[in-house]
Amino acid sequence: MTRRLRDNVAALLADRGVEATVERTWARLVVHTPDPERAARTAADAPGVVWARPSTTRPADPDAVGDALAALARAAPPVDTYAVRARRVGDDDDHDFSSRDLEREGGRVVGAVTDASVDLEDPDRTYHVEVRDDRAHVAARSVAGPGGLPVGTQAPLVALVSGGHDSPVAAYEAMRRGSPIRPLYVSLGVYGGPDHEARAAATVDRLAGYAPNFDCRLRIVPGGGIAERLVADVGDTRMLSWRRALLRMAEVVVQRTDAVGIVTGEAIGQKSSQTAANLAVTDAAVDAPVHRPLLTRDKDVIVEQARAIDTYEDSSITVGCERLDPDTPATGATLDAVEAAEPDGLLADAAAAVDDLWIVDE
Ligand SMILES: Nc1ncnc2c1ncn2[C@@H]1O[C@H](COP(=O)(O)OP(=O)(O)OP(=O)(O)O)[C@@H](O)[C@H]1O
Repeated sequence: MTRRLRDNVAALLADRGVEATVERTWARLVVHTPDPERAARTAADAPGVVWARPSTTRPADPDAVGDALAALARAAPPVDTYAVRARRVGDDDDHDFSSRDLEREGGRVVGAVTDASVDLEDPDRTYHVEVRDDRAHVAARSVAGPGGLPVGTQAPLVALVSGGHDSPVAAYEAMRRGSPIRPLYVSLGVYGGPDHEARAAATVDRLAGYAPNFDCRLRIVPGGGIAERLVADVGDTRMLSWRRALLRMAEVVVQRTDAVGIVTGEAIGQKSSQTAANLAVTDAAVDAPVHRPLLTRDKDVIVEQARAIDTYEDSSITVGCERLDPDTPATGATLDAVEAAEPDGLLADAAAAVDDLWIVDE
């Protein structure tokens, strides 16, 4: 896990032009860099990182730690309250001080050079001191990372990405739990158009930026012909058949790659095609597992996360297109009813369309 995380963080730093080398220690990564602030913000974008701290490194000695804390406290904008948290790892023989000693002495030093007072419950600023063997890392702030697991520690998943607000967030969640994603967009012909495809491509670009050392190129399957047939032949169950075609295409990509399942951005009841009953009908089109990380999330929470991972703007591109959905979409369809209304051989045609898949390689 830590080896993988080190490689991912190093790739992310290199991709964003941050000069750095990444050292793997027992339970931490130490990034050596001339720009700790930028390096910390960048590293905190890597799935698997819980926090990153722009730190100064000193010898593991209370006086040296005190000097570093004083320098940080003087340089940082004033706050009313603060706390010093220290952690010491290593043999007791290595250190003749405890973490409590570092906190007490560090607190005194910060108090002496600023007007702030100690608040251990809810401080405006927390100084962190981490002593490992002969080194002490001292920081005045911590940047929260996404947590989760390093990308590449789980098997890949095919992510159906439409480019709307939901599917990029769902794909990101799969990455955040360690799965590289193989993004798949199904073009809709006259029901989509270039803007629709550009929106999907832009959001996938953002996602790729979180794991630049993995293949996250957009795969596109032409689905315009199938969409036209469904509009011509199918009434209120049309969107269910469309979803079934999408899932079947994704399943073929799963079978042809090293992926082990499908991810979608669906949430219970968010759209007529996503009622609990309708999800059962769409799932029946495939044997591959369909993962829905957003299943129980409300839209405002999803949108908030889209902003946090920077896909919101791209997902908001206006896409003028013809309507694919019927006037009165079915909300409680049965599999029998959907199959009866579906054009013969729809799923086989969907599978065959994957032969024309192309990969966007910029
Ligand atoms: N053209 C497409 N290409 C690839 N996947 C798609 C496409 N359209 C829909 N999907 C997948 O099906 C899911 C449901 O699509 P739908 O348009 O009903 O819902 P949505 O909740 O608005 O999703 P999104 O916000 O991602 O567009 C999407 O989250 C996505 O995973």
